[in-house]
Amino acid sequence: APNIHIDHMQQALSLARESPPKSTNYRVGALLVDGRTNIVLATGYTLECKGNTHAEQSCFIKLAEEHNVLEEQLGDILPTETVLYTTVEPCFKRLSGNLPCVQRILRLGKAIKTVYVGVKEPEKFVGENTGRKQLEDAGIEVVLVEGMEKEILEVATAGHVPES
Ligand SMILES: Nc1nc(=O)c(N)c(NC[C@H](O)[C@H](O)[C@H](O)COP(=O)(O)O)[nH]1
Ligand SMILES: [Zn+2]
Repeated sequence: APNIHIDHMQQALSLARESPPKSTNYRVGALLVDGRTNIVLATGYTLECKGNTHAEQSCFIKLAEEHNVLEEQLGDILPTETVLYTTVEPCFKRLSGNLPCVQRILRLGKAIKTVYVGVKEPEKFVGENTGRKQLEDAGIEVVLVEGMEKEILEVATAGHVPES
C-alpha cells in the first residue's frame, strides 16, 4: 500500500533537487503538512528564500509572508497537528551562526507535533547532530522514514568535493 510518509518524503526529495549545489551546506527539501488532512501547507528547499536559508526555514519564511506574520508567530496560524517532513534532520547548529532549525521548530511547538526525517545529518560540518533529543524533550515526535537514505544523501552532498 502506498505510504503517505514515503510519498511526502519523495516530494521533499524532489524539492531538494531544486537547491543550488554548495560545498558548505546540504541540499535539503522540506514540506509542512496538515496532519489531519494531509494537505501540504508549504514547501521549501535549501537557499530557496533569499539569504543563506535552509529548506525548513524556507517553508516557515514563505508561510509567514503568506499570512503576513513573523516567523515566530506561525504557531498561532498553523493547524495544531502540523507535520514537518525534511529529507535531512533539522540542524541543531549552523557553521554560519544563523538560528538553527531545531530552535525555529521548538518555538512553533504549539503546532508542530511530528517531524519525519529521511536521514540523520552527517557529521561533516558540526559533528553529531543532537537536535532530535531537543525536539523529543519538547514533546515533538521525530520519526525516521527509512529506505531513501542513499538517494537523499546523494542529492544532499551534490555540491561537495568528493572525499579524496
Ligand atoms: N536540515 C538541514 N536543512 C538544510 O537546508 C541544510 N542546508 C542543512 N545543513 C546543515 C549543515 O550543518 C549546515 O548547512 C552547515 O552547518 C553550514 O551552516 P549554514 O547552512 O551555512 O547556515 N540541514
Ligand atoms: Zn536548518
